[in-house]
Amino acid sequence: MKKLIRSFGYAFNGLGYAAKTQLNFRIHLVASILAVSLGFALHISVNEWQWIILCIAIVLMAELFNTALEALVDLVSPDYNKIAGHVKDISAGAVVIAALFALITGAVIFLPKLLLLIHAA
Ligand SMILES: Nc1ncnc2c1ncn2[C@@H]1O[C@H](COP(=O)(O)OP(=O)(O)OP(=O)(O)O)[C@@H](O)[C@H]1O
Repeated sequence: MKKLIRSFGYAFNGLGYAAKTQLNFRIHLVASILAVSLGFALHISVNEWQWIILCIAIVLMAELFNTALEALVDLVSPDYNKIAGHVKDISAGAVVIAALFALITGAVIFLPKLLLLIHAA
């Protein structure tokens, strides 16, 4: 049990490190809070909540893996190296894919409801 609690502690250290050092991770956290607030405000369905939560999880996980890879690359290749650059670029590409997926999903869920509200006003 103690070991399990310690493992959670390490995981939260990792989350704290990403939040402290990565502006993009903080931006994604703010976007997640906005999406959840909008979800409550617009009374989205259970199915829509599942999509929103999936998007938040995918984006934050992609950002965390990207942060971990960047740190690893800096550790093993502090000097310029073409392959090190590719690793960072590919990892950043994964974050872009996740963010685009979240953006499109958010637009599909929220835009029609927001437009209805605007038309009704
Ligand atoms: N060791 C390296 N060798 C070659 N190219 C690198 C190296 N480190 C970084 N680069 C190139 O510079 C880009 C930016 O790297 P950097 O480490 O600043 O990433 P970042 O996403 O801006 O990180 P952070 O979010 O921590 O500022 C990489 O995507 C890569 O193209």
